[in-house]
Amino acid sequence: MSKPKVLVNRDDIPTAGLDLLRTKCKLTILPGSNSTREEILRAIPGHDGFYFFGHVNVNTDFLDIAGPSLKVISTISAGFDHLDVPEIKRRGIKVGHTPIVLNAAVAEIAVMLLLNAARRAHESRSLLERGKVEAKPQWLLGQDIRGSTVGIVGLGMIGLAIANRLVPFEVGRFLYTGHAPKKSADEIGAEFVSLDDLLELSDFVIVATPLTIETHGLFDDAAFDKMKKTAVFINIGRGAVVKTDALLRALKEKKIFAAGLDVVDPEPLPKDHELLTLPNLEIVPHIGSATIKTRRDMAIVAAQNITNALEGKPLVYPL
Ligand SMILES: O=CC(=O)O
Repeated sequence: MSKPKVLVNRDDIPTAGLDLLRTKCKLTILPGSNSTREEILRAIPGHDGFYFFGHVNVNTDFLDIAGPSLKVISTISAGFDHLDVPEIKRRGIKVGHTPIVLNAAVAEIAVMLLLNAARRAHESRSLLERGKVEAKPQWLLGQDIRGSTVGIVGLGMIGLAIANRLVPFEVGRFLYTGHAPKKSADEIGAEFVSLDDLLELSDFVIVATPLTIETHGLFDDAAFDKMKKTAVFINIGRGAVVKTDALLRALKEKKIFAAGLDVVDPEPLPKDHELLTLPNLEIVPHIGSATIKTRRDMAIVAAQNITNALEGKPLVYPL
């Protein structure tokens, strides 16, 4: 029997994932890392699986063009806001993603951003490079984590991983908000509160929620207005949870102390965007899961999603 055919959208995916897929499938790998949607759509008909990295929007149009051979897709990401999951499933196509294996790496980036934003790392470095160091007792003062209130918007596994990593910094109190209280919050003694209370009370506000209809644009001017002037805002969830213009105003007008972003809307942020001129913004270009081990693990898990489905077994992480 011939091997099932799987389309891969780029040739720079960690080889461990591609090698695993090759043991059971015949791969069509699109060359380079910049295949356009049109190129993907031209290639997909006749394939049983689609294995991909990046925000390929798998929606009705995509599925119509892919045709009836498509049985499984797996994104090499935890987030799945680029997938029309109900429509994919309605067509009997299996769909997987790669959560859990990236929790630690994303939590580490969150802690890095939080420390850097609280202690003005970007601003300090920039002053140093410009020869503007001043040995004054009240220069470049930052915010303490010790004794602070940390509010987490979306206490899922990543939110919890971040909180656990902050415990040794002697956080005073953890708050969280979301749909409903969670048993796992007991692990860190976190208190369930409304979003408004969290915004008003927190010294650090950490967004670790996925992008959904409910969270889209959640952080607007009104949200930043409720936060403390000394608050540090961190987003490692999805950029569109925050209205970028509102965040820009909050940072420029010092409504909050600083922000740390792994994600932003749009991505990539244009290099001449005003956000990049602000001293009180720490920003990295969506590299939360970008460690050698994590990206390898993600590639492997996504490959297992595909091979399992094609063998009629449950996916490792189905949606
Ligand atoms: O943002 C990263 C992911 O969703 O994997």
